[in-house]
Parts: sequence; structure tokens; C-alpha cells
Amino acid sequence: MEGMYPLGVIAAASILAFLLLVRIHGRWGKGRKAAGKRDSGRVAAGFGGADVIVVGAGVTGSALAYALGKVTSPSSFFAIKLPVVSRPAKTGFLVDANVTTHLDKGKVNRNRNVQSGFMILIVQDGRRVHVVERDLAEPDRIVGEVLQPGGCLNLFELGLEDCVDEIDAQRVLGYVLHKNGRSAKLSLPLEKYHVDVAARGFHHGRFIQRLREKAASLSSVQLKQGTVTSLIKEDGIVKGVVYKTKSGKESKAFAPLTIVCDGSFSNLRHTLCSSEVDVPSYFVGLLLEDCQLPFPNHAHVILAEPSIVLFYSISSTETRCLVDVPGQKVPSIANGEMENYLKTLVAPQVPTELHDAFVAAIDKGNIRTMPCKSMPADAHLTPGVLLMGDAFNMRHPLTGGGMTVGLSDVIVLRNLLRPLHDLHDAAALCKYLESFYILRKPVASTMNMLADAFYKLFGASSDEARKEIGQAYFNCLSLGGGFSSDSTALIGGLNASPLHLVIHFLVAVTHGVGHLLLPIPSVGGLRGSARLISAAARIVLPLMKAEGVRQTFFPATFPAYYRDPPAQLKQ
Ligand SMILES: Cc1cc2nc3c(=O)[nH]c(=O)nc-3n(C[C@H](O)[C@H](O)[C@H](O)COP(=O)(O)OP(=O)(O)OC[C@H]3O[C@@H](n4cnc5c(N)ncnc54)[C@H](O)[C@@H]3O)c2cc1C
Repeated sequence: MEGMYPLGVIAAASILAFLLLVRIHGRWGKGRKAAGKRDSGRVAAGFGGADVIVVGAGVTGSALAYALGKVTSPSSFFAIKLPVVSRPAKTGFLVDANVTTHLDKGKVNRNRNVQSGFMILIVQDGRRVHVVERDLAEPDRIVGEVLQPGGCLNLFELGLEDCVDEIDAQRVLGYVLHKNGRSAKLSLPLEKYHVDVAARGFHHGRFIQRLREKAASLSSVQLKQGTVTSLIKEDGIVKGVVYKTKSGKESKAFAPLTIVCDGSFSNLRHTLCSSEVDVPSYFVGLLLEDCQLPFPNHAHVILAEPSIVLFYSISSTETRCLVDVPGQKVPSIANGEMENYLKTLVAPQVPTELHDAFVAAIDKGNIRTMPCKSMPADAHLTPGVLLMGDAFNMRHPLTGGGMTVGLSDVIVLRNLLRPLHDLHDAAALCKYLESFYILRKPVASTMNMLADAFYKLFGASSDEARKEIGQAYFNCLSLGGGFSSDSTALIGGLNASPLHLVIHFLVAVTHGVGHLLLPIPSVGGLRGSARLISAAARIVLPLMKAEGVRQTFFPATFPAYYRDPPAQLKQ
């Protein structure tokens, strides 16, 4: 009889485990049954009863799906503790690999639990996330090919660091600026970080597929191919999305929270924000094969005329070249204008080491173009929905900051949602998520202002004073030391301080003014200085205004900065 006691306990435990699994499954099942019905508000409906719908599985959407779908807090576990049995229990039943991570991190003390009794842990996955992505095939784009070290740190924070493995990603340790035959080599200040933290150059599509695989590896995340055509709105609250499946069938999905990450060409943002998209230029992309960069593991920035040319490795054998073509229109590829533009205007300014490969790439004919967009973050607070990624906020791609901002926003949102148990009170959730717009500011504003200021300094401009500040900035960088490491820390997303950025910019302007006034100030020098200061103000002030001076520099003055999760969402 005695020997049967543990068996009885195990049997009871198994039944309880089974019942809990049925309960978990029941939550999904309930949602599935309700899929076709109208969402009643409190009942999660949609395909499989999602907590969150994510539109778009690009960088932001995929990382977000993973972050929300992963078990993130011990409260996500169902734990049953049974009385101590006659023989010490060695293990509990672990129903999901994710629990190991938590055990490893010491968030759940497995040993203590095991010693005190027979422990069954049933892991409730993180939030049930449904992702609708227009095209699940590997993207072939000329965007998002350099992840700054700040973005790399964000991957670590999200548990996605392995997404830059096995894609032949190339480490980028700094940047080399070339201007009128001079060059300034700037190293990223990576000394105090883990050895794996560096900027990375890669094929965008390969990175995206790794992120999607990671998200899809979670049982709580469903990735579906479909094009979202509209948001379902009832009484001013977004309840879900209408999407067309691959076969052209129209379907609906419901969830208490929809997060729109449909990228720079978003067709959903027009009802959710009032920002104007500015397109100051286009990037023309070429792929150079089997050539060596003048400084390996460095991105090369040619401050050319009329505008900038970038080179960086995206695999062990391929170098991406992006040529900035200012204006609203690019020369026609079809009638050969583009080839002519690249060969006659750009090629003579390309470093000799890269010249032949550059011309060969033009001759090969695979010339691609992409608009360089900039758009301040100005979303309307709409219950039930949130805009993220490029759909929400864009900056000139010159400094390669878009993915870093997107990933940083994912971390901010994940942290805000983490303590919430229930997302159904749309009004309370919407008010609470106001904090998102404030808390994201340090990283986003720094990266946004930096990118647009750099483009104004070094991109095409007929304003001579701007060119003078650009020259002053380049001179400061050439000196090396603190100024150049400050600069790379800002570009690399390692220093998220808008104030630091403004001071950094003022140092360059002061250097330029000093150059004009020293050793003996002249009338011409004074005039030149005034012109420089006024040009600097014309660059920086509109950028500060677009970001919002109070939000950017004094975020702590907003109540949303401190907002606690509402009690009704925590239960
Ligand atoms: C030329 C260029 C170069 C750039 N280089 C860099 C760089 O080196 N480094 C960097 O950090 N950033 C760079 N950026 C910016 C970067 O690419 C973006 O910031 C980043 O890709 C934004 O990610 P996202 O997830 O918001 O959008 P995306 O990556 O564009 O993803 C959007 C996803 O939504 C899907 N989608 C769209 N509409 C729908 C719909 N209706 N229904 C369902 N799915 C939909 C799309 O298929 C796509 O998968 C560059 C941008 C440009 C234009």
C-alpha cells in the first residue's frame, strides 16, 4: 500500500496537469470558435483568439511577436505543488523549453521548488500573438543592411542575438569618412561591451528570415501570410483587422490590441497619424562583388558631390553601395540616364580600390532604388491599436538607425505590457500606452535628429553655410579623440542622449566659428560666424521642434513618464 502512495500522487498530478492543459487549450479553442463572430469586447476572438495582432513581419513586427510571445515573467507559469512524497522528487514536468531560460536566469528556483515537494510546472506561453505578413518569402531589398551596435544590444536584450549568426553577417567596427581626398577613420567605442557587440552588415532578407523563424518557433506565435487591407473599428476602438489570404479570400482577425508594423509604405497609418512624409532623396543601390574595402570591417562614407555615397560589406564576398540622389526624382534606369549619372558623376569620386567593382556593378545592370523617407512620430491615440516601426516614425537612412529605433521601441513596449494580465479594457490600455511615446524618446529622438542633421550637413545643399558647418564637423572628426568617439557612439545608438547630441553639434559649430575668428577676428570672420551660427540653428531647431522639445529634453515632466499599469489591467 505504502508503495502506491507516490504512484497515486503522480496519477493525481498527471490528471491536474492534463486539466490545466485542457484549460489552456480551451482559451485558444474559445477564441477560435468566436473567430467568425463579432467581437464582444471582452472576449478575445479572431483566428485562434489572439491577445495581440501584429501587422507585418519585418524587423519590428517579427521582433515584437517574439518579445510578446515569449514567456517573460514567472507569473506566466501555472505551478502546482503537491505534498512531499516518500522518495525525493527529482523533476517537475516541464512543458515548454522556454521555462529552462527562466530557470537558468534564476527567476524560478527549480531546486527550492523540487526540494519542498513534487513540483509540476505547466508553462503558459507568453501572449498569443498572431502575425499577418504580406509575403513570408525571404525579402530581397536594399534596406536595413547595417545593424548598429545599439541595435545589436537590443537583440541581446530581446534574446534575439543569434539572428545575426549563420547569415554570413560581417562585423562593422567603425566608419571611414572620405572628403576631397582626405579621410577620417572613426572607431566605434565598443571596448566596454561584450565581444559580440558590434555593428553588423548582412543581407536584409536573411536577417528577417532569422527573426521570423525565431518568432514562429514559439507556440504562442502564429505567423500567417496575408495582406491586411483595413482595420476593424467599432465605436472608435480598433478590434482587429481585415486581411486577404494568399488565395485571395477575405478574412477577419480580432484581438484586444493590434500593432501595425507595415513599414515605410504603410497603407494603414493614414487613419492613425497625421505626420507628413518627407522624401529628400533616393538611395540607388548596387552590389559590388569580390572587392576589398580600403579599411576592412569599416563602413565607408564618401562625402561626394552632389551627395553621399556609402559602401559596406553585407557578406564575405559582397559590398553594398548606396548612392544618394537628391530630389524627388531619380534618373531613369530604363533609358540609360542612371548608368550615365553613375559613371560620369559618381564613379570619379569613388575610392580607387572600389572603382572597377563599382563600374562592373553598373554594367551588370542590377540597379535598385528606394526613397529615403523621413517622418516625425505623431500618432493619434486610438484605443485598440498602436503604430510602430517605419509605419510610425522614419529618419533619413544615411546613418542606418531605423532598425535600432524599431528594436528599441519593441523593448519599451514589451516592458510596458509585461505587468499587464488583461488587454481588454481598450480605453485604460490606450491611456497607459501614452507612456510609450514618452519612454521611447531618448533613443528615437537622438537617432532621428542625428540622421536628419547629418543629411543636412553632408547631403546635397545649395546653402554654402551648411557646407561650411559640414567642413567644420569633418575637421573635428579628423582630430580623432573624444569628439570622434562621441560621434560614433551617437551614430551607433550607444549614447541615447538628445542633449548630448545637441552639445556635440554645438562643439562642431564652435570649432567652425573659432576657425573663422582666430587668431584675430575680422569683419569677414564675424560675418561668416554669424552665417554659420544661423545655418546651424536652421538645421537643429526644426529637428528639435519636430521631435517635440519637451518630450525630447524634459520627458520626466510628463505624467505618462511615471504612469503605473492600471489596476484593472493587472488582474
Ligand atoms: C534605402 C534604405 C536603406 C536603409 N538602411 C538601413 C540600415 O542600414 N540600417 C538600419 O537600421 N535601417 C536602415 N533603413 C531603415 C530600415 O530599413 C527600417 O527602419 C526598417 O526596415 C523598419 O522596419 P519595419 O519592421 O518597421 O518595416 P519593414 O522592415 O519595412 O517591414 C514591414 C513589413 O510589413 C509587411 N507589410 C506591409 N504591408 C502589409 C500589409 N498590408 N499586410 C501585411 N503585411 C504588410 C511587409 O511585407 C514587411 O515585411 C534603411 C531604409 C532605406 C529606405
